[in-house]
Amino acid sequence: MSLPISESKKPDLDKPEHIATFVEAFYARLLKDETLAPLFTDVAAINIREHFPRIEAYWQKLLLGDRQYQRHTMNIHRQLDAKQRLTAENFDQWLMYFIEAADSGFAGENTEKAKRIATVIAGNMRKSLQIEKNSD
Ligand code: HEM
Repeated sequence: MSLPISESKKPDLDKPEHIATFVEAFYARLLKDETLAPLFTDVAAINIREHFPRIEAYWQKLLLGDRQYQRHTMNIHRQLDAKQRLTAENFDQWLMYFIEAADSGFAGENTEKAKRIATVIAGNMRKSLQIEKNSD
């Protein structure tokens, strides 16, 4: 079955440039959220100019097979959770913005793969941090 025209015109997450545009759209949503934004800006106090290339490299690894990203993402979130306990709601919101940012600008095989991977990793991360449903 063919995709509707508007969907078929959207780019897929199949090139570093498209992944970069996606990361910007995703973080525009995250950083507008009253609950999630302070985790980035105050709790982790990240420098966004250093952070973006890392997030891009991460998704380039998962979607394009690029090997540049070699950091331990789980440990980084473990440290974050130790500073401020992450909640089930944080994960639900994070994933909702990811899926919204993906669907609003992108379509295709890699876009579907990105959403599947994000869902699985968010679930695993949550389990590993022992965050129960409705814990907040
Ligand atoms: C409740 C959900 C989440 C929140 C609030 C969150 C928040 C954050 C924050 C604040 C950082 C910066 C940490 C630091 O540099 O000290 C970060 C880094 C990162 N996050 Fe998340 N995150 C969440 C879930 C996820 C998930 C599910 C994934 C993967 C699918 C992910 C992928 C990453 C990556 C790749 C980095 C960069 C790590 C690096 O510096 O190499 N995050 N996250």
